[in-house]
Amino acid sequence: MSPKITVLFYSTYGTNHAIAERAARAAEEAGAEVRLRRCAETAPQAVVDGQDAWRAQLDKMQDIPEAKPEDMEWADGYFISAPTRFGVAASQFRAFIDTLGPLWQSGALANKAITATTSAQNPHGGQETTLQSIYVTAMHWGAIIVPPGYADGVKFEDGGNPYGYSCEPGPLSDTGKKSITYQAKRLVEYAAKISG
Ligand SMILES: Cc1cc2nc3c(=O)[nH]c(=O)nc-3n(C[C@H](O)[C@H](O)[C@H](O)COP(=O)(O)O)c2cc1C
Repeated sequence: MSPKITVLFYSTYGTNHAIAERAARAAEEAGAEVRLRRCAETAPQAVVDGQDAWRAQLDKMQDIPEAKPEDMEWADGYFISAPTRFGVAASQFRAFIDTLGPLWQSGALANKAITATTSAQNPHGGQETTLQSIYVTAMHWGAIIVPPGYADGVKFEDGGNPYGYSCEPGPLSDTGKKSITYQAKRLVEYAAKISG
C-alpha cells in the first residue's frame, strides 16, 4: 500500500511554497499518495494588501486547498515547511497546529512520520531552532521524527543542516532541490515502514 503523505506549508513570499511543491513531487515519485495543503493566512487583509509581494504570493496559492485537521488524520506522514519568524515557525503555521487539540486527544497524531524544512533571511537566522520547535510539537503528538541527518551525500553540499533542509529566501538551488527530494523520499520510506 502507498503511504499517505500530507505536505503542509505556509509561505508569505514563496520560498516555503517552492520547497513544498518540490517535496510533494518527490513524495509522489517515491510512490506516496500526496496531499499538498497550505496553512490559511491569518494576517489582516489590509496588511497583506499593503505588500505587493505578499498579495501576489497569496493569489498564487489560491488553488492549493487550505489545511484541515482531516488532512492530518488521513496521512501516515507529514512533510512540513514553514518560514522562520523570530527563531520559530510562522504564526500562520502555528495557528493551524493549534486547531489540532481534539485530534491529539483522540490519539490520531501518534505514530505518524514527520520531517520539517524552513527558510530564514540570514544564514544563521534561526533555521535550526525553528526546526527543533516543530519537532518539539511532534514529540507531544508521539509522532516519529525522520530528520535527514547526514545519511546522504547531499547533506555535505546543501549547508549541512541535519534537522531538515533550510535555506535563505529566493529560488531553490539545484542542490536545494536534491536535498528536498532526498528528505521527502526518506520520509516516504519511513512512513511506509511505520504504517506497515
Ligand atoms: C515577522 C518576521 C520575522 C522574521 N524573523 C526572522 C528571523 O528570526 N531570522 C531570519 O533570518 N529571518 C527572519 N524573517 C525572514 C523570514 O524568515 C523570511 O521572510 C522567510 O524565510 C521567507 O519565506 P517565504 O518566502 O516562504 O515566506 C522574518 C520575517 C518576518 C516577516
